[in-house]
Amino acid sequence: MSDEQDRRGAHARAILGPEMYDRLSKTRVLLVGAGGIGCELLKNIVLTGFGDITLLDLDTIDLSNLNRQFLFRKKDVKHSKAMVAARTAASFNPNVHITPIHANIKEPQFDVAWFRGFNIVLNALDNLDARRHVNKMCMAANVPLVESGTAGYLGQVQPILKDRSECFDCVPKPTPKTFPVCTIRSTPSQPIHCIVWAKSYLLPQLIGEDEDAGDELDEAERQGENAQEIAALRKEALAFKIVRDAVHRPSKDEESSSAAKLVFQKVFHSDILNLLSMTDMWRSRAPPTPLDFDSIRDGSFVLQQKVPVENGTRRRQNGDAQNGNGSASTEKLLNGDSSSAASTSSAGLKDQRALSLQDNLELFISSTERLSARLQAEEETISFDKDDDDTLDFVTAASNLRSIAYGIPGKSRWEVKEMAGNIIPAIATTNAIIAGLIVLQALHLLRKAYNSLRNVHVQFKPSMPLSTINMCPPNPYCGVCRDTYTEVLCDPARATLGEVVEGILGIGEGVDGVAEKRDVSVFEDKRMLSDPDWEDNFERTLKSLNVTRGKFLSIVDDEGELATIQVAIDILPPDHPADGPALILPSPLPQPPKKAKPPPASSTPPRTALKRSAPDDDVVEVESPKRARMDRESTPKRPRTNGFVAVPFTPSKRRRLEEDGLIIMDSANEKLDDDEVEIL
Ligand SMILES: Nc1ncnc2c1ncn2[C@@H]1O[C@H](COP(=O)(O)OP(=O)(O)OP(=O)(O)O)[C@@H](O)[C@H]1O
Ligand SMILES: [Zn+2]
Repeated sequence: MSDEQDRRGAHARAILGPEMYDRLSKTRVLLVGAGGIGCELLKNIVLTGFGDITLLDLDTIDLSNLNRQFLFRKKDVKHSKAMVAARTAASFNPNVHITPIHANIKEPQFDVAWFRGFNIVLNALDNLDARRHVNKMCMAANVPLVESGTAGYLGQVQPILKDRSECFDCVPKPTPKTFPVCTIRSTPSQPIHCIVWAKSYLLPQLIGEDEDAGDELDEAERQGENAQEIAALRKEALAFKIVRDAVHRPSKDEESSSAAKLVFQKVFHSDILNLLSMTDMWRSRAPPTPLDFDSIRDGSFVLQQKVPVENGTRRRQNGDAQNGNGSASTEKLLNGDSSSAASTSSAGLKDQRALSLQDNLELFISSTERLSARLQAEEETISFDKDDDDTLDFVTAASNLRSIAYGIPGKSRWEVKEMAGNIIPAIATTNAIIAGLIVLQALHLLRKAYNSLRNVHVQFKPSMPLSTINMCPPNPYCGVCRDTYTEVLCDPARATLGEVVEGILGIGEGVDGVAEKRDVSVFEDKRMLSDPDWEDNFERTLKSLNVTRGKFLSIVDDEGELATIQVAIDILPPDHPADGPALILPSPLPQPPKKAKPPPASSTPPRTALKRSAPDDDVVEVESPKRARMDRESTPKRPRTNGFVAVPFTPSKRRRLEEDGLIIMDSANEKLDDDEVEIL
C-alpha cells in the first residue's frame, strides 16, 4: 500500500479495524440509483473504502436535481446520472474503482448470475416496482441487500438477508391513494379527483398509448359480453377517436384552436350533458354544469353554480380578499376576468398564481396546440411527466376546467404539479442521514454481525430523531422470499417449456430416480403458461412464450403442499458448444420445502403474498392465443354495470387505470378492500 493510500485511509482503518478495512477494498458492491440518496451514499462508500463499486441508474440529470444531488453541476444537466456521479466521486478516492452503468435495473442482462457477482447490494431507488425487482433478484441470488427510502423528513433503512430477515415484500405495502373510478369518471368532489382524471384518463386517451379499442371490443363481443355495453363502448370509442385524430392531425385550413375546441366541447360539454341525462345520479349530489368554448372565450359565459372558496390561492384568485364580496366575485372571476386574478396575485410566483376560467381555457388551448405540434413533429405518444411543461399545463388546465364544471375549487399550476407528480419535497439532510445509516447496516451484513442489524427510521421528532426495530424473521407466507429459487442455463430459442418444467421436477428421460409426477401450474409473472389439465405450451420453446433471459418461471404446486419453485432463466455459458444441449439443469435439483399452512381465515395472509403465488390469481393480460383460452375459462365474467358509470372501460383501459392506482368498481355498491383507501 502506498504512503498516500495509507494516510488517506487511516481514519477508516482505525474505525473499522484493519481486517474489515482490507476486506472492503475487495468488496464488490452494487449501488442502484444515483439520485438524492444515491449521491450521498456513493460519496460515503467511496470515502469508507469500498473498493469495487458498480453504480447503476437509468436517468439523466435534471435541473431540479441540483439542489441536493451534489455530485452534479449545471453543466451536467441532461447527462447520465451514473456516468457523472461516478466521474465526480472517483476523484474523492483514487483507490476505488467505480463502474457506472446507464440502464434500467430490470433489463434482462442484469440476471441472477449477474447479481450473484456482488457481495452486497444497496438500493437508493424511488419506486416500488424497481425495489421489488431488486429484492426478488437478491432473494434469487442470495445476496444481502440494504433497502432505503426517504419522504421529506422521514426515512427508513432496512437490511435484508434471505432466510434471516423479512424481505422487502414480507410486509404488504400500503396501496397508494386510490379512488373509485366512478368518482373520477363521473362524480368528482375534490380537486384531486379532477387532477387524476386529467392525468390518468384524458391525457393518455388523447395523446398517449391508448390503442384502438376496436379489436378488443370485437373479441369481447365474440366472447358474449353484453351487447348493449359493447355498443356503448363502440360509440364512445368512435367519439373519442374523432377528437384524438384532430389532435394528431389538425386540419390546416381551420383556425389553430380548432383541435382544442373539439376536445373541449366533447369532454366539458357533450360528456357532461350526457351525464346530466342520467337523472338518478344527481338526486343526492349537485349536478355539473356544461361549459361552452365560444362563450367563455368572448366573456359572455355565465356559470350558474357557485364554486366554493378554498383558502390560500383560491381566496386571492376570487378577489375576495380585495372586495370581501364572496360569491358575486366568484362568479365574475370564473366567468373570465383573468386580469384581476393576475394582478391580485402578482406578489406570488407565476406558477402559484390562481387561474380564472378564461386563463384555464387559454392554457388548455395553448397546451393542446403544443402537444399537437409535438405529435406531428416526431413524437408518437406523449405521457405525463411533471417536468414536461406541456403535459403539466394540459393537466392543470383540464383539471381546473373540470373542477369549475363540478363546482370544485381550482388549483394553481404549482399545486397541480405537486399533486399530479405525487411530490413530497426532498430534504437533503434526511437523504444524508439515511445514506450514513445504510453504510452502518451494510457493514453489519458484511461482518455477519447479524444481531446488530436493525431497521432504522428517521422520524420527525426532535427529541428522538432515530428509532430502531430489531430484525423480524421472514413472513412464512411471503410469496417472494419463501419460494425456492433455482436457475437454468438455456437457449430459449431451443429449450421447450416442458423440458424445463419436467427437468426441474426430475421427471422424464435421462433423470436418475424418475420422480413421481406432481400436479403443477406454471406461470411467468402473472401469465399462466400451463396447468395440470392444460399442457399445450409444453411443446413450445421458451422464446416463443416470451420467457427469456432475466425472467422467472414459477412452478406452483397445485395441492398447495410444497413451496413454489422460481426458476431463473439464464443464458448458456459462452464456451457451450453450438450443437450441445439446449438446457443445463441445476445440480442438485431444487427440493422445495413444505409450505407453511395459511393462517385461519380471519387473519388473511398478506395481499402481496397472495398476488405472487396463488394459482387462481386474476389473469389480466392477454398475450398469446393460449392465454385467451385461459382467460375464458378462469376469469369470471365482469358483472354488468348498473348504469352508474355511463360507459364501462375496455379491459386494457381498466388495467392501465388500475396501474395508476384507481380501483375500478363495477357498481356503486361495491366495497373496497381493507387496504384500499377511498378519498372522499
Ligand atoms: N428501474 C430503475 N433502474 C435504474 N435506476 C432507477 C430505476 N428506478 C429509479 N431509478 C433511479 O433511482 C433514483 C432515485 O433517486 P431520487 O429519489 O432522488 O429521484 P430523482 O428522480 O433523482 O428525484 P425526484 O424524483 O425528486 O425528481 C433516480 O435517479 C432514478 O433514475
Ligand atoms: Zn419475504
